[in-house]
Amino acid sequence: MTEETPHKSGYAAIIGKPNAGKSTLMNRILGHKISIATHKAQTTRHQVVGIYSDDDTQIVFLDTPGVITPSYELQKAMMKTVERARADADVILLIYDPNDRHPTDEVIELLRSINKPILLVVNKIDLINRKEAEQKAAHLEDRLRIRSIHYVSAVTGEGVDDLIQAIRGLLMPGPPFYPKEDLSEHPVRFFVSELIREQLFLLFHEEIPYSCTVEVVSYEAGEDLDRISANIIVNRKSQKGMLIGKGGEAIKRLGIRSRESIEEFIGKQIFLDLHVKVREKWREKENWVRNLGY
Ligand SMILES: Nc1nc2c(ncn2[C@@H]2O[C@H](COP(=O)(O)OP(=O)(O)OP(=O)(O)O)[C@@H](O)[C@H]2O)c(=O)[nH]1
Repeated sequence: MTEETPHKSGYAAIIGKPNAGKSTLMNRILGHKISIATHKAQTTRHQVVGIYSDDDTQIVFLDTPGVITPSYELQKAMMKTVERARADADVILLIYDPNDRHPTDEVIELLRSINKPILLVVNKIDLINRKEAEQKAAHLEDRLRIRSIHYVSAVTGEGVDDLIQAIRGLLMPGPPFYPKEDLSEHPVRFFVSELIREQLFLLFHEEIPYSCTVEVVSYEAGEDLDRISANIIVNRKSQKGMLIGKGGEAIKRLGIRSRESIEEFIGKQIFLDLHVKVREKWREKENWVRNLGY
C-alpha cells in the first residue's frame, strides 16, 4: 500500500437468475468453497458472505439466492434476502448466463430503479463464443444502466482478475471491515447445514431437495473429533421414507457424503448423526420458515 494506492473496501452484491453461476464465481474469487453450488437451480437460500482481501483492497461479497417470482413462503424469504443485499451493497454484480434461454425480466425489474453502479458479468464464456455472448447480453444493456461489462468464466477463472480491479475502481478509500485472513463471517454450524443441504441437492431428485432444510441441533467440538447432530426437515410425511430409503440406504449415503464434505471444510474428523423430521408444509408457513433460519 502506498500514497498513490490507498486501501479501499466495500460491499459487492452478487445478483442474478438461478444457476447463473453466482456461488461458483464467489468461490473462484475467494479461492475457497464458501457458498454451496450445484447444477440445480435455487441451491443458495441465504445471503452468504465471502471476504476477498489483498494488500490494498477488501471486497465483501454477498452471494444471494437466484431471482425468481416467489410462489411459497420460503421463496419469499429468499427474495427478501436478495433485496437486503441490493440495499447493503456499494456495487452490484449482475451475473448473467448467456446460455440461459429464459427471460431475465425479474432481474431487470429488481435492478431497474437502483442508483448504484451495476457491473454486468457475463459468465460461462467457456461454453459460448464471445460474439454470441455479446449479442445475448445486449438486451440487458438496453434495459439497465450498466457501468461496464465483463466476460468471465467462474470455472476457468478467465476474466476474474479484471473484474476484481473493476470493482476496486468503484470503491471508496477506507480500512478493511474484517481481519485480512477472514474468508467469511458465518459460524461453523452454518457451513455444516449448508454442506449437508448441498448433498441433498446432489443425491436426491425432483422436489426432495427443495422440500428439505437442515437444522444443526448440536455441535460439540472435541480434541480430535467434533460431534455433530443435525435434523433434516421434510415438508411432507411421504418424503421421510424417500430420504431414509430402503433399509436406511439413502440416509446412510447422505451421511457419508456429508461427513466427507464437512471434514474437508473444517480440516478435522467428525461424527455426524442425522435424523429426519417431518414439519408438515414448513415451506409454506412463515413462522416455520423464520424458525428454521430463513
Ligand atoms: N461451464 C461453466 N459452468 C459454470 C460456470 N459457472 C457456474 N457454472 C455451473 O453452473 C451451475 C450453477 O452454478 P451455481 O454457482 O450453483 O449457480 P448460482 O447462480 O449460485 O445458482 P442458485 O443457487 O440457483 O442461485 C453449476 O453446475 C456450476 O458448475 C462457468 O463459468 N462455466
